[in-house]
Amino acid sequence: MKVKNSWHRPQIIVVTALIAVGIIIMVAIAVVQHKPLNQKYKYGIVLDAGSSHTSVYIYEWPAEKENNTGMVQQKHSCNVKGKGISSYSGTPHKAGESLKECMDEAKKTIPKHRHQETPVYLGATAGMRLLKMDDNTASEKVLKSVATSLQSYPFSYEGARIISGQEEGAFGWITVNYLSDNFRKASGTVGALDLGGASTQITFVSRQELESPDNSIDFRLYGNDYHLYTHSFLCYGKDQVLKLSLEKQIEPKLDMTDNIILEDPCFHPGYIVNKSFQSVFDSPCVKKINSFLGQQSFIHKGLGDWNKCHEAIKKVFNTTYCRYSRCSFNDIFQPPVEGRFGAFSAYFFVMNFLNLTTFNLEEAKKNLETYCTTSWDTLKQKHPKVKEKYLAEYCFSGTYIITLLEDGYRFTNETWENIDFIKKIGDSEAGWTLGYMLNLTNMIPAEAPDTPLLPYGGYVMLMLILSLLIFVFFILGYIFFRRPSGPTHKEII
Ligand SMILES: Nc1nc2c(ncn2[C@@H]2O[C@H](COP(=O)(O)OP(=O)(O)OP(=O)(O)O)[C@@H](O)[C@H]2O)c(=O)[nH]1
Ligand SMILES: [Ca+2]
Repeated sequence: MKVKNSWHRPQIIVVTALIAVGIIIMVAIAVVQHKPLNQKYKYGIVLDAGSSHTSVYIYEWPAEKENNTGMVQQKHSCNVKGKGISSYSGTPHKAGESLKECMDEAKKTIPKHRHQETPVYLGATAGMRLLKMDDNTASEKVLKSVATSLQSYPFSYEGARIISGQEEGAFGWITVNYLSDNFRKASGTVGALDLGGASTQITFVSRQELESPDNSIDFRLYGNDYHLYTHSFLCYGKDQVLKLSLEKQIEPKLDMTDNIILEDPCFHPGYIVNKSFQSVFDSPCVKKINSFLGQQSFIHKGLGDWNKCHEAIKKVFNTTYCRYSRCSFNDIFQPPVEGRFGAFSAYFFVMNFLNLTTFNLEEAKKNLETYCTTSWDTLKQKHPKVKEKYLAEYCFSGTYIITLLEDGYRFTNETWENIDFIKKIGDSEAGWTLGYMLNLTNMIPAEAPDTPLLPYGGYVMLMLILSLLIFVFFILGYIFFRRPSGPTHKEII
């Protein structure tokens, strides 16, 4: 009997090719089916109305992943020209006008079809807190003015308000930990140190019992509980502390009848500038002194003596009284600092300018001592492009930062090493604004969102590898089974 194999070589090739095409089509369908639709981005705008200036931040995130940590990033930022909104207390309508250039820029940056759904928030910090204390009506007028201005844009206006010091600290902490992806990794968290013009915040996770409820915040984020210590020191931003320090030096001289010459160890030798008393006493942070014996101004003269400057600055911290087991200063409870810290805003501007970000505490002090003795003329020649106001104040500001961290918050030579002076993480600036927006848009869920088993890229790769394997096995199988092991494979007789 002659059994004829009904499968001939060309037929097998055609069937193999058909199976291969089938697998490819299957993979293609699966890939297209699961591909995120053309990446659509959403946007949010936050205005940081600080005491010294206002910045507009635009954030961006993929529309389908808004609950995944690490997805929101800063797309753009704009510095509003001029001073902070609290400086418009006498001419409130100008506060709103001042935002125009940056808000027009926001209109250009965000695609038009997204304008209507883009939330815009304004948060004002210590400058407005101080104005509210000084003149509540004026602060309301300023807020009304910025609110009206923001409402004239095609975005979704979500409010303009003064945020509390606690919020400022907590949202700064959320920002740095969100950007470092610490919530998803459930690794340790980093503390946040923010130094502004009028206030300063310290926030970190503490394992100790928090003795004062005002300094305690609990969060549940992505399925983890966080027990935070936070405090905001109003009047301890670097501009207000400079006023405080000048006031402390001026006060004993107020009964002098001659011109008041203030010899300041925190300013450079050769620095000599006439300043108005008004510029020092125009804040609720310093004592109101009504009579200057007919004088309007004083002479501010630099000495360039770091040690004396350090001693003078220590005096702005009251460490004589503490009603808790432990205080930072001014009778404010603080547990010992724990873990790593990100120090941003003026901590970064100042320490970065002074090249002190990589030194240990003792080296930083030594370098700063040398810097402070540099003459004012030499410095101006060396840094012709730096704003004179900033340049004049770096010795003071650097000394304040070291004193605040060491004598205020009690960082030691060892724990100093845990401080990272940072401006940005990735493309996003460190500050309270991102955390504020994440919170208000509910983008930081208490429980971790369900995530697919594999990310999209991994899924595509797996499908490709599997189909390739099937294909290779098929070919190998074909070659193996067609190989004759006795009579020819064509015919068995
Ligand atoms: N050297 C330097 N100083 C800056 C720069 N930008 C701001 N400052 C100063 O650093 C201090 C803090 O600035 P910010 O962090 O913007 O303070 P703010 O948000 O206006 O103030 P708060 O409302 O207290 O947070 C202020 O004294 C500013 O004048 C900068 O680019 N370089
Ligand atoms: Ca600030």
